[in-house]
Amino acid sequence: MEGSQEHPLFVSAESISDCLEFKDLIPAVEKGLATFSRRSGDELIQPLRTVMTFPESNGYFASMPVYSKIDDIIVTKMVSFFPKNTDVPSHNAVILVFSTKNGLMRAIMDGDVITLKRTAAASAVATKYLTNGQPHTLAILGSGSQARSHYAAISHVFKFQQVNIWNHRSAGAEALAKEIGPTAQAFASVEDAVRDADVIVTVTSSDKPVLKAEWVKPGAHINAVGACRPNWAELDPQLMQNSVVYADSREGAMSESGDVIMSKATIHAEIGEMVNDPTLARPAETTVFKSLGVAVEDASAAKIVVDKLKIP
Ligand SMILES: NC(=O)C1=CN([C@@H]2O[C@H](COP(=O)(O)OP(=O)(O)OC[C@H]3O[C@@H](n4cnc5c(N)ncnc54)[C@H](O)[C@@H]3O)[C@@H](O)[C@H]2O)C=CC1
Ligand SMILES: O=C(O)C1=NCCCC1
Repeated sequence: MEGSQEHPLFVSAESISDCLEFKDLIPAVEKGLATFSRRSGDELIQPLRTVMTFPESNGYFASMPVYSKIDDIIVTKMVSFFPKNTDVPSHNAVILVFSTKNGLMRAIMDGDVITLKRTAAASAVATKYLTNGQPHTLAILGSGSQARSHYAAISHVFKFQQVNIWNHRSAGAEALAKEIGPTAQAFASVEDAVRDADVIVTVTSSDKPVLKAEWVKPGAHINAVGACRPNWAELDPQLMQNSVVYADSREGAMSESGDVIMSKATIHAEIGEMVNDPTLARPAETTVFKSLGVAVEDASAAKIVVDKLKIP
């Protein structure tokens, strides 16, 4: 169906996959995070997302609105996360795009591909600023959808000689290692997977720490992507205390990140603050990007799709 004033255009996952490339998305997310961190009300409006949780299923549902003046776009993402799902994906999302001129809905977009790619793009931005020199080894903890998108995005920025994969169910790690190819190897223990890693990505659905401070090489950079609840953690508190910690949103981290809240770690800077002032980067130290996800990342991705598909 063609988009028009009366009917929003539906944009499928396949269409989004075709037009959303990391060469465009990584700089767009970098710019969006920098805009957000300037907290200039007439550039961007992004309230803290509304989250509902469902203890019995350990489910989560969030509504994430944002207005971007520079992109001339109003976006709301709605996303569910049910980690116990087995026969269906754990995450399901939709992205609604509205006109800034008259409020009409311009598009209804699949939100799953956008979530996968923009989350990985944000980690790629952090890794670009916080990795010391040319990294040799990448370790990925978790072998789900975000593990795959993170490998693709970070490999767009750096070419790794070695990719180490761990998963709490080893078959997942073996499958992802096989997909990646000869540079990749599955490991039975987290300790062995991360021992030599210059960059570590944690993309599990664990609510308890999987990565311990004593296993991490000094100076490594960690993209901590999971644990989106105030009582969940992927990293042990000592690792958070030992590291220079970055967040996508200070408010988001203080509201939702058990890794930050339970460790009482200090947030050194937002990624966007670091983009605006690169002297905030500490690549020689052990660094953690605590990623929770912010709507401006979704808007940056949606803008690329709107422009490429010429959505009215
Ligand atoms: N920061 C952000 O912007 C976003 C964060 N996420 C988070 O990233 C994480 C991964 O997401 P997806 O890859 O889409 O999920 P997924 O369901 O595709 O993969 C989850 C992975 O975690 C593993 N896992 C599950 N339970 C575990 C446990 N108890 N201990 C260790 N590993 C376990 C699974 O085997 C699988 O490899 C989730 O926590 C999700 O909420 C997801 C989207 C955006
Ligand atoms: O930003 C997002 O999208 C999500 N963040 C936390 C986990 C669910 C999806």
